[in-house]
Amino acid sequence: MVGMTTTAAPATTAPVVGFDQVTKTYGSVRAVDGLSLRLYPGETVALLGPNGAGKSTTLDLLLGLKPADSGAVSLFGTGPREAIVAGRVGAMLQSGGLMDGVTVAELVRLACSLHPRPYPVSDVLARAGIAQIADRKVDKLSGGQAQRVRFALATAGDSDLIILDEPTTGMDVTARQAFWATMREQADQGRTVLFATHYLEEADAIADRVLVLHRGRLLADGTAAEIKAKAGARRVSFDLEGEVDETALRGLPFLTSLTVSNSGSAAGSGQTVRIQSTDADATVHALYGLGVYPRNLEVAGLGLEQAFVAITAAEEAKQS
Ligand SMILES: Nc1ncnc2c1ncn2[C@@H]1O[C@H](COP(=O)(O)OP(=O)(O)OP(=O)(O)O)[C@@H](O)[C@H]1O
Repeated sequence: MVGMTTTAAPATTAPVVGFDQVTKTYGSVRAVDGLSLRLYPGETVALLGPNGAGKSTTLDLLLGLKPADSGAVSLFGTGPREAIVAGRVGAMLQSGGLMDGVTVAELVRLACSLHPRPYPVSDVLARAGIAQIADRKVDKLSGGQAQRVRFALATAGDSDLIILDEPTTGMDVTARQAFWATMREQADQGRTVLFATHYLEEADAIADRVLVLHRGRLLADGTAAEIKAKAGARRVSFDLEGEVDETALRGLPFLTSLTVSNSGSAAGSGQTVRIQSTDADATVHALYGLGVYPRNLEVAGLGLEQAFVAITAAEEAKQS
């Protein structure tokens, strides 16, 4: 694990969320497996993991929607139920939650009336970008509009912790940008935002802390930069003219992946080679040893998506 001490608030700050050795099983599946973690005020935390990694189960445990088999879950030093009744948590889950037959405004009004510290209904509608569809029945909404309504329900009042499960799925680009701008405001005001996502570019851009779950366990915990560094590989790309000897390239030392594609150059015969290497210096040195002349050579760190794939693939390989 990386970065446990770099992103967390000082040890004197009381955690917003505490998981201590939490396990949840479904039959033989360990959806959450001895998970321990702390989240602190003002953190924006992305929860990443492949399908079935345990992200939704973790959020359900956090919200008290499912009981843990063992271990302890705490919110603001109390149990999830007490924290939710006190209005300290706003949540936007993947599906469900929209009552058929009522209008958007009616549903938002209901959510506001249930919150101990509600915002004005008109503000909630405007912030979620749904004022113009306020009179529409919620069962007549598009997928993206329904997501905006869920977002409105999660921000109906002044909560200290906002939990979002794949919040931008189905939203168009404009809605996504507006959504994250609002979430940034919420975090800047000291709220903790925890979101599960499959959009790694969102995690990279938004989160100041990234958790990588795999088979119910925490594989990595740190800033996006730390996660990228943890993957321990770099990207090398270059163009080659003429026929490319892929077998020779595959023999390069420290190579973890290789793709060759047409470079689309006007000359027509060029190929672009993209490599991942755990020792880029040694790989490039050996590349020149092959007697080729690479053009446009670039060496860069991994993106968060590539780092995520590398970390989870390495774990899969270890376990198989
Ligand atoms: N109600 C349930 N009954 C049985 N198994 C379940 C149940 N809910 C989840 N699981 C299993 O627990 C594991 C974790 O599921 P979970 O939904 O938490 O993962 P996830 O990381 O949110 O996945 P995804 O990215 O696909 O949404 C999976 O193997 C899943 O099949």
